[in-house]
Amino acid sequence: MDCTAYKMEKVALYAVGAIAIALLLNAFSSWNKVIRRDGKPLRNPPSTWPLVGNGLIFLQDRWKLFAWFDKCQRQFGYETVAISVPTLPPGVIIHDPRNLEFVFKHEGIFTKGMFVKGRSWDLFGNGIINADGEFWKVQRKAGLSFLNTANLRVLTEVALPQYLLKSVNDLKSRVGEDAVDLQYVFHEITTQLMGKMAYNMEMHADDEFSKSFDYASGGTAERFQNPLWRVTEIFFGSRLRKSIAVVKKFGRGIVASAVKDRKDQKARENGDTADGESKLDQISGSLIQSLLDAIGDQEIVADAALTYLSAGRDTTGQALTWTFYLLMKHRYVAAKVRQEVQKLFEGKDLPPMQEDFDPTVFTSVSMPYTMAVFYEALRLFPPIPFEIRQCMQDATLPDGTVLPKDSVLVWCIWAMQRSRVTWGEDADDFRPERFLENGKLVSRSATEFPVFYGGTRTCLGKKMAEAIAVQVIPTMACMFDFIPEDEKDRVSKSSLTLPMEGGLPVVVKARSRG
Ligand code: HEM
Repeated sequence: MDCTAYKMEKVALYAVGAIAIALLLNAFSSWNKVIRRDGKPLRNPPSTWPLVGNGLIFLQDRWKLFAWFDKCQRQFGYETVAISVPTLPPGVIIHDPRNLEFVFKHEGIFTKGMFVKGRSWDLFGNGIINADGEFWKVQRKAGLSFLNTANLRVLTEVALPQYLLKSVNDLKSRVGEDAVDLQYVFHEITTQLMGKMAYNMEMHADDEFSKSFDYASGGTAERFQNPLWRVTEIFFGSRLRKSIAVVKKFGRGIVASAVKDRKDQKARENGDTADGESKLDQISGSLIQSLLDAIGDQEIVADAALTYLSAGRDTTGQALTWTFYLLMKHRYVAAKVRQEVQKLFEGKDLPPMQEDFDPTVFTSVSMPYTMAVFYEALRLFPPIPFEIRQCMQDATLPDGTVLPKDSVLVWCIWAMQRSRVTWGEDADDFRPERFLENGKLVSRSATEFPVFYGGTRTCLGKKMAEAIAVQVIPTMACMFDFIPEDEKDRVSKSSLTLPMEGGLPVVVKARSRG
């Protein structure tokens, strides 16, 4: 080894050592703060060890982590418990819907804070999921105008039937093939929809961007489990950095394409009229155009665009994937969805899925059972399985837990949705009827059923997701039988959302009617 290389290696070693010492010092300054209720320290969850606290639990893969959170809620019910991880601020796991309501009502106190933003900054920057204050307001306003009633109508009447028909035809052509990945099929529908409507771009689930985003989302999620991520990424973070670079470049591409659309539009206004434009063309790109209008800085517009894309397409595509996973395991539920369709057509043969097929007859009002199926799948497989907030000031939760400034609150939606206290003894079972009363859909409060979050930052796309689900589920259930390629239980891979590891490979069979 030459002298310079040796020196460089020594410098690198000292640097790593210095970082480790700094992290350790930080650990002992903030870690030993004790969170109390009624003057007594909170109880600790299972697998809390001296010195490392719950640090080792968080290093496990996420499926085991879900099981651990589930164990906590079974053992402690609605009780708030303490969590501690070396180098991180003190934290709690909340289970009680009253505490969650308090968090939803006090967005100013419980924010993403540096704990969340620091980890997701590279991927989302100033995007709405990461933003507070004025940046958040303008992005939320742009989203509200994109998701207005008129645009949702174009989505349900024009765009979705078009992409759904494409998927159905594609699946028909693949009947008899060894395996088709249903997760890919649903992801493709939501990617094309969001690409066209929000950005006026053709996007696909197997674009380089989509693959890089998938990887970057996994790498970002792992930062929440690994307190030493800043150190480990120095050595093992090169693929993550590359993926984020691809994602960012794509974000800038979305903005450049929107700027060009704007120029083309101006040229058209000065010359030809837009008579030939379809309803879909007229609203295509409306999200990115509203963002460009509201935010001057194109880097921030790109962050906003990427965040909306992830929020809109991944969550919905994954929710549909888990829904069909459950339908394959509970065939009598799929049969009931088909019965609901039959009832709608008053016993007549279902119309074939062709150019003139009209899936817009499927609405949340006409298809309560199908909607209940979707909600029940969301309950058991929430596309955003964890939420984390940080206290901006000292705060006391309704159950009396006193949280010092900077402490971290975690609620695991995955576990909360399996609470017997909230959902009864059959909480683990897939039973869509729990969302029905006298044949009508019943909603649950956001604090008991926080899959779409709650309060002022509640999900903007709930109606869009429901509109997609209520057309996709009955259409696919009537057109095809899906047979799982194997009987293995599916798990989710590391991500900010809930993608199914390895996709959902199925054999597709066309159903004889419809
Ligand atoms: C089943 C599908 C969906 C689920 C389960 C879901 C769930 C959620 C959750 C839990 C949040 C809060 C995230 C956080 O701040 O940590 C959220 C926020 C958000 N969602 Fe959804 N979402 C879905 C579909 C959609 C769709 C289709 C869109 C359309 C673009 C969308 C747009 C948004 C936006 C913009 C936010 C940020 C709201 C804000 O911070 O003010 N979501 N969603």
